[in-house]
Amino acid sequence: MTILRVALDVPLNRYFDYLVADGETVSESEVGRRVRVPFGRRSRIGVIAGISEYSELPLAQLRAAEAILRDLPPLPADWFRLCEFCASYYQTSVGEVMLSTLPAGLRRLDPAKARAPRAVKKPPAAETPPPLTAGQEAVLAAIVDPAGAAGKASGAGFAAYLLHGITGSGKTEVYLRLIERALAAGRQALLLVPEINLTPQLEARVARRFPEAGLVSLHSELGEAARTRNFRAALAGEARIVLGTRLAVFTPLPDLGLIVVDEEHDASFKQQDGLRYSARDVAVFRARERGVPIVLGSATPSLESWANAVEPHAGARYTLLTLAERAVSGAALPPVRCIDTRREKLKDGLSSALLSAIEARLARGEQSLVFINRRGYAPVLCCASCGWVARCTRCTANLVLHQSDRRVRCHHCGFEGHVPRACPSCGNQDILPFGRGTQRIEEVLGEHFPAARILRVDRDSARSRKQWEVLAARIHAGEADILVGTQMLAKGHDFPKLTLVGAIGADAALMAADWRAPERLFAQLMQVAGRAGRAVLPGEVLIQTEQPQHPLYQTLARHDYPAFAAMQLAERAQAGFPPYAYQAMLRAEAPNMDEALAFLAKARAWPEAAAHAAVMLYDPVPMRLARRANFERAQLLVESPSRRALQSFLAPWHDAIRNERPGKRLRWHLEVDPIEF
Ligand SMILES: Nc1ncnc2c1ncn2[C@@H]1O[C@H](COP(=O)(O)OP(=O)(O)OP(=O)(O)O)[C@@H](O)[C@H]1O
Ligand SMILES: [Zn+2]
Repeated sequence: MTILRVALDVPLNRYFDYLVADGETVSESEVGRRVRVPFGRRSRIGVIAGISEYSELPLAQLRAAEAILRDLPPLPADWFRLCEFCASYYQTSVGEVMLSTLPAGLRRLDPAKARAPRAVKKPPAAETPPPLTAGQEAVLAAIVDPAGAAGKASGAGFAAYLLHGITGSGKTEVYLRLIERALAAGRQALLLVPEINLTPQLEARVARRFPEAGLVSLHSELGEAARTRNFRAALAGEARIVLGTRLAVFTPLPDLGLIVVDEEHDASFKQQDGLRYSARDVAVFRARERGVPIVLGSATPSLESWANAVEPHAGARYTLLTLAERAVSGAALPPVRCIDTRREKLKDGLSSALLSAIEARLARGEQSLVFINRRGYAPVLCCASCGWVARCTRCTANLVLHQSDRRVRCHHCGFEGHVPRACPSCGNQDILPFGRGTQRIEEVLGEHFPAARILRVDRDSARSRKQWEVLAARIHAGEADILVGTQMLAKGHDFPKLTLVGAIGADAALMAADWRAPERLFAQLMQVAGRAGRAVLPGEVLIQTEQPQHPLYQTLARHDYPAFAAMQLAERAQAGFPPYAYQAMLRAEAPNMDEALAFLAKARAWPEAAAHAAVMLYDPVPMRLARRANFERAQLLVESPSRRALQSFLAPWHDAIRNERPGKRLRWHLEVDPIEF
């Protein structure tokens, strides 16, 4: 009897047995195909994970599969291993990993009719690459050629590289040359980037360089049909280059020969809901498993990766490669200067030094960028007479004033409402905005420089990739004199006329309770500073701060990431934080806090925990944002100096929690390697 073992999108970590439909013959080669099966009272799409002669269940209990779908080549064996690894590492079911990482179009019972592929235009001639800089040459020489002998033997070509290249040092050119090698060796390349709507320039650049490689992109802004089509092209081996965001790490690639993770420190590689995985970490696993090289690139690597590259105890898992100079000859890193804001009364949040620096740029026809990592007009709306503050009724958070459309919004749950005309508590008409966001700075700059063209770039003004492309094109065309923006503006752009970057409100991150905040701040400031002076015009960076002596700003002013990283790692080692400890977080949400805490307390009291001496369970506590969208939230941190010890604790513990069957109104999840607290 032939039995199909089927992976289904259900939270049970096992495969499900089905009989083959009448009259069908099925061979091993069907493993990896999608299949429609009955499950409960409806049908579902699953993936055939194996074929067997036996089932542990009595045959009479098995139902027959409805149809095997043969519209795609079967998913390859290494894709199964990747999904199985993720299921076990991230404490979820293998079926959930497999099905949740397939494009929606391939999970549907009634797939939309595949349209005929668009007529392929004759590709233009490939653009010629620039001669390499000495730094680029050296880096490329140090990376094992996947086409070389070592790369060909399967499994033998794994090597992980951390490419630490300052902003504008030409990391992208290094990636392109590596891709070229992989293509020449007949292999596919996977290029992962943080957010695709910030990188249309990169996509265009890769396509221009390799017009014949059938480049496809995979990201969440693609429509269902396009995502399915691109996934299929990758699986069929027609697409030789895949460029995508975190979800693309699961793309099946039969000839995979190279993985590149650009801006590897970026938090958007971490999925924060559903399947909570780190695409960077999954990519490293995948490279090792497939025996191919992986390059993690950044101007400000994550401290985890940095430790892997520089700390002897980490066994120098990654090879460190450095690009220390800007690629464009004559372009240098801009001088960074702190402006001590304790010494002067700011004009609407802007120092006179910053204002006159902007004025000088306006006079010379150059661009300035004012970086403030807070969108909206003001983060606090407050009554001057009774002290009332506009708060979200569903979250423990203030409502943010958005002056451009006269609304208040909660940045956590999405609630929005009118700006009240008078204080709802005392009737006073005098309600005032406190603090500053991008909209307010835009307004203030407008008052100071009435003739300047000011462009605001944040998640409100660039909601979609299209909107962002329009804004970026305007900046390039020189249609803006002053840019005001959040971190959206920080990454990966070359704006040749941009010569001044001013950062305001950065100190907030120094005070934050989250111990990762300095790492993020340093990375953001380094990135945004890196936008200035990338071409021939020299740049300048001004940081407004009340703590000009702070080591973070001092190392930043010297462009000294290694010193900053060493300092942070020393602090982390002392506190026993990652990367010197491995963590998992159990979170619970319920209509009231007691329920959430009681659930976590019960999990903490798991009797077998005592057998795991190397694992430490902290007390359950309310989360910092203790209420979100009417749910009270609490968390329990689990920690161990050993990844393996943590893993062997988590699996049985997770099973025990699952068997608890908490009340219907309680939601919970377990996250491995959390990055937000
Ligand atoms: N070998 C080269 N010769 C001349 N120009 C180069 C060379 N390599 C790169 N460049 C140019 O240098 C600039 C910076 O390169 P690129 O964007 O790749 O840097 P990056 O390291 O990725 O920077 P960032 O991290 O800031 O995004 C680009 O304008 C690029 O065209
Ligand atoms: Zn809210």
